[in-house]
Amino acid sequence: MTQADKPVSGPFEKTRGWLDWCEGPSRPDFVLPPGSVDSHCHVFGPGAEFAYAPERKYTPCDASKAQLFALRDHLGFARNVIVQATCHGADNSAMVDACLASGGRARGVATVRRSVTDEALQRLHDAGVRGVRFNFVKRLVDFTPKDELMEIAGRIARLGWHVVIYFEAVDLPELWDFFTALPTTVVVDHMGRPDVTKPVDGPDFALFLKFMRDNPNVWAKVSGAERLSVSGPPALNGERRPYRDFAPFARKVVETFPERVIWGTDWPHPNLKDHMPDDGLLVDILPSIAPTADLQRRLLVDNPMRLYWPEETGV
Ligand SMILES: O=C(O)c1cc(C(=O)O)oc(=O)c1
Repeated sequence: MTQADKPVSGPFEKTRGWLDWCEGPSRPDFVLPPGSVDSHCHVFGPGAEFAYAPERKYTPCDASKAQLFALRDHLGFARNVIVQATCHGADNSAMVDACLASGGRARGVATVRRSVTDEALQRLHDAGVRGVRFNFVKRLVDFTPKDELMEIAGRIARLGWHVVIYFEAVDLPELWDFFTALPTTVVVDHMGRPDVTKPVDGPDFALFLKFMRDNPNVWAKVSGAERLSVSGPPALNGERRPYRDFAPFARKVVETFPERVIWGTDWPHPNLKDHMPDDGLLVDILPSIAPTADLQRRLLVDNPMRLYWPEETGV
């Protein structure tokens, strides 16, 4: 990457201490199964073209569609699922622009308000959007009333979309009744953010496993190692077994619910505080969370294809 390509925020001033995504990631040792999907990633701006939302809680460095697609090719992924980042609020233009430019190799997950029209939903669908994201992480978004979210869920269900939820593990009991009333497939971002310093077979994680066991419409993204890991070691400096504290949690979910798990890089990794992973090394954690070729294929190919490109799988 040349100096001219370095991540900036265009007309926007980045949040103090912002960590930019890793330039020149290594090539993974782990060879992804053919047709693998990076099922959780974002685009940021570029801010000069797609302004960041006035209500945003952070201002990132730019991370364009071209940079995302270059990473996809470098790591060996075939496709992306681009999740609307909170710094763009409910203006889905940057994500939609990336989906449209992908030649059918990206699907999207949008953020919409109650005021969204049926025509706007249809345009999102035509661009490749297949889900909406409901965010309950207080540092990222302002509160949206649950009746508004339930109304949106009812409308998008008719399009065959699903709901992606992002929340902190401690909030699961309070949100349980709302989540279990959702009328669609429900996909949990970053495994519901478990505290990985606690035992994997302890009561906290047991609640998340029960949530999945009792509700067969609930899927999990076993992603977020770089943000949930406490003791690391981080995916830096050639480390081939990073985030060893996170791996048992993800592996437990993958082995227990192999037909309802997906994974993504989370590039460009918003809001990391202490390090920015080398995405090539991050991919190398996959065999520790999905130890067999069969589990790897389900996690990276079969499951995301069923959710995002069902027309290609005959489902
Ligand atoms: O934990 C986070 O800070 C975070 C933020 C966002 C976003 O701002 O959309 O997305 C994620 O997947 C994770």
